[in-house]
Amino acid sequence: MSFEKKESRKTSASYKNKNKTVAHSNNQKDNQTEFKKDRKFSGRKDFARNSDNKRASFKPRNTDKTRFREESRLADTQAHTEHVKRKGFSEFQLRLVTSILEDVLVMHNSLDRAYAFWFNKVKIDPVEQGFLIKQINFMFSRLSLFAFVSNLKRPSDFERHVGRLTFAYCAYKDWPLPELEGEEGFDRRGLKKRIAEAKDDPLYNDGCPLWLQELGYSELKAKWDEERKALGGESHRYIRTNTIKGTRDELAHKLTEEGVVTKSVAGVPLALEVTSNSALFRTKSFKEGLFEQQDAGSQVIGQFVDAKSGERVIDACAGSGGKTLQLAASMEGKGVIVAMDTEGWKLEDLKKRAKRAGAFNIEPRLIDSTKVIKRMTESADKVLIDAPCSGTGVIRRMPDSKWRDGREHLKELREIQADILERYSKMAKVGGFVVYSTCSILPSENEKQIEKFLENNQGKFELVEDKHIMPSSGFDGFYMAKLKRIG
Ligand SMILES: C[S@@+](CC[C@H](N)C(=O)[O-])C[C@H]1O[C@@H](n2cnc3c(N)ncnc32)[C@H](O)[C@@H]1O
Repeated sequence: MSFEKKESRKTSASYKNKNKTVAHSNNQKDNQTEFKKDRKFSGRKDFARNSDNKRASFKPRNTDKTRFREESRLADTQAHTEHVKRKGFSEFQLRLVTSILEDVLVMHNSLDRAYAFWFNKVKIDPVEQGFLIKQINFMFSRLSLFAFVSNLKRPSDFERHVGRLTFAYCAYKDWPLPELEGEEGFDRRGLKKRIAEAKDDPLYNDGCPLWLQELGYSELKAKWDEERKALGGESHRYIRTNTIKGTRDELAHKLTEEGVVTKSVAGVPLALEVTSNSALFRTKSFKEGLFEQQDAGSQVIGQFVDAKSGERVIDACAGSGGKTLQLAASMEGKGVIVAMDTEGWKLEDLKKRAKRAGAFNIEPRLIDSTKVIKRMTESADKVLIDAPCSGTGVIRRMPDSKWRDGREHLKELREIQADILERYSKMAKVGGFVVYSTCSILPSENEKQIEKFLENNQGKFELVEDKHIMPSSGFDGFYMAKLKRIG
């Protein structure tokens, strides 16, 4: 390992700690050094970091502010997009985009964390924020294409030339090209030719790194091409109506009044697709708990569990409660749902979300030893095991995950899944049901796990039904299997 890499890992670790504070403290305070306002956009030089390799403070200049004010009047997404097409990114936008790219590619933070940090720090118009997120997601979803166009061969090269990636992105979109200083070695003349070549290559065009291509093909064979293409596309935004507080039509109406454009989703009765670039979490409807952001495919899992009033349900890998809240709503507040996880902070998040949603039949329970599970043997009518997985079904929504080799942890993940399924399924009563689900599209984490489990549990469980949702459907990719406990 080169010295350079070691160094960047080291800073990344201390950075992550700082981010944790950012993500979980309401009292954020930026006491870092000032952003050098007179810098030009110039690749590495432009990174919003100070000499200690930490994030610097970042303020729009007066000209940026004027432009924001002008642009924020363009509340209509289409008008805003047209405006940008003519003018390209503003200087402030470029610096912000570059800082976010750097956070992920150089500091190895997740894109979600980078968004949380920067958009909390730089409060901009919701339309503008939505627009920037769209552009950055697209850059990550086709990063290999932009790297090729930028003449960058290895991921370690991305780190030194983030500015080139943004430059290549503007060229790809046919937007005015920004200034690019300190990049004398960069061949700009061949740009158009390289863009055309990359568009012609299916792997570049779908933004698929080699590790993902090898993994996807080895697991899905001929079906992979279509899914690879879908995973390189743009993700849709879905919300779930909180039926504790109202109907889907009432929610759609309230959101329209708040300037959020939605449409209903066939086959998923509580889902609305959000088609405007609105900042959902700033709406009154969100603050009042009328909806939760949840992919439509994930909502199908909630439906599949079919939790009923008065039942005792266990959500064994509840996380921050995406599905728990859906199950609680479908139980209409009657019966109990025990929400379990090994991460206490996720259960704390869940408590806050449950309060906002008005869901009062949830009992959070931390799994801090194997006894917690044993004590609940044969206690539930339904057990949902939403197992930790590779997340290959949700890559489109988390495009930065393509740039970490997901094969490294796959073996360990499969072992955890098999172990969890074996032990946690015993919490179902005889006659009760277990739903095993993942947000993976790999058979080795899905149906193959179920096959092995049934082989080891003959006479105890039988398969009722299983379902795949593939990214080519437009939703995130999921797998779900319903098992009945018979002995
Ligand atoms: C796919 S996520 C769950 C997402 C959640 N159900 C939702 O809908 O938002 C998997 C969860 O399993 C948890 N987990 C990991 N190992 C576990 C274990 N041994 N037992 C229970 N939960 C575990 C993780 O902390 C993570 O929250």
